[in-house]
Amino acid sequence: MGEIYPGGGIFQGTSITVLDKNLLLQLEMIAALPDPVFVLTESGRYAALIGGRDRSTYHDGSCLVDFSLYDVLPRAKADWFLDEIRITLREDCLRIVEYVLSADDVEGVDASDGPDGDLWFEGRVQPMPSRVDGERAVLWVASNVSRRHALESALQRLSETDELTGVHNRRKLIKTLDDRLHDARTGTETFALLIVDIDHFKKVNDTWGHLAGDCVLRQFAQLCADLLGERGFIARMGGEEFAIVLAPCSAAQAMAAAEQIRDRVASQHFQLDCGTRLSITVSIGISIVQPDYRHTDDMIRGADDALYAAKKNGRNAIEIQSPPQAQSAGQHSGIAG
Ligand SMILES: Nc1nc2c(ncn2[C@@H]2O[C@H](COP(=O)(O)OP(=O)(O)OP(=O)(O)O)[C@@H](O)[C@H]2O)c(=O)[nH]1
Repeated sequence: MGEIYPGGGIFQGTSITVLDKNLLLQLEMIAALPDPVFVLTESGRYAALIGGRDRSTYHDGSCLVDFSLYDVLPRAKADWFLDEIRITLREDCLRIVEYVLSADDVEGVDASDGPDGDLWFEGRVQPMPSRVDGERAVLWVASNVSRRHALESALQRLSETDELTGVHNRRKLIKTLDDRLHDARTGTETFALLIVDIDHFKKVNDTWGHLAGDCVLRQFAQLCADLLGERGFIARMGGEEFAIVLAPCSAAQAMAAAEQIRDRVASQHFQLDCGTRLSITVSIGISIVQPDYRHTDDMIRGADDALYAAKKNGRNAIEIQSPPQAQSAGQHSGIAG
């Protein structure tokens, strides 16, 4: 003889046996799952969906069931999902993947009923123990990790940004040089490192104070960033020393860019908070990647040596480390030995 189920859920008031009770509890748990869980087959068909009830984090994906990935997603995204399904089935183990999707990417989903914009998901993808409608399949648990992703991106940006000037910091510079050096060694692309150092900066601090010095550093960084635009990467190495990476870049192009910066800085008036306008000059050392360079330090050492020569030559100057064919340019420039 059954009893009346007194629970508060969707089966309240139903007559059930004890065995049914456990089953119903499990069904209620499934119905209450906040994250959506898909069954996706090897051919890319949405075979089933449970959960995904939380409308603040997910859209209703129930309309996808029985459709193919290729019916509802842009082709490149559908290809990606299908690859992941097949890799998981081949490796026969749980895999964790991360991807971005917006409701607008998914045909049939009501974009207005759920969160806006690009959403980052963590997918936990697990092979199903048995076939589904004759096909191998995976269980795909999708968790919306957009908040965590935004936080990670913000932390990453912070860890790679110079606090005073807002340009990249030394950590990001080293990573960028490592990447460029790797590209140069595996391809044919040449690149240049310019170390740009403000001349007699101590005098600015001593005369106008440290805060005025900070103000000049900020304006200087902005000036370089504006001049370079998409062409170059700029980082503050420390103090009044900045690095610029140009890629791809020949020696002649590096000299031309350095000359543009040297010239523009010399003619610029830097405005202090007290109303004073002051002028500064810079010295620039350039290194061009060489076939025997194995490490980022080789690149930095080359530009440093060239910078030292530029300072020695009277400042407001540019020097380039060998290659021998490179010509120096600018008012006081020459070849660093
Ligand atoms: N305002 C300010 N000054 C800094 C900062 N970091 C380093 N400095 C100053 O930068 C100055 C660098 O001085 P030096 O290394 O002697 O070089 P310089 O006076 O520019 O002379 P040369 O490089 O030889 O032309 C020092 O006075 C440092 O205190 C900073 O974040 N803000």
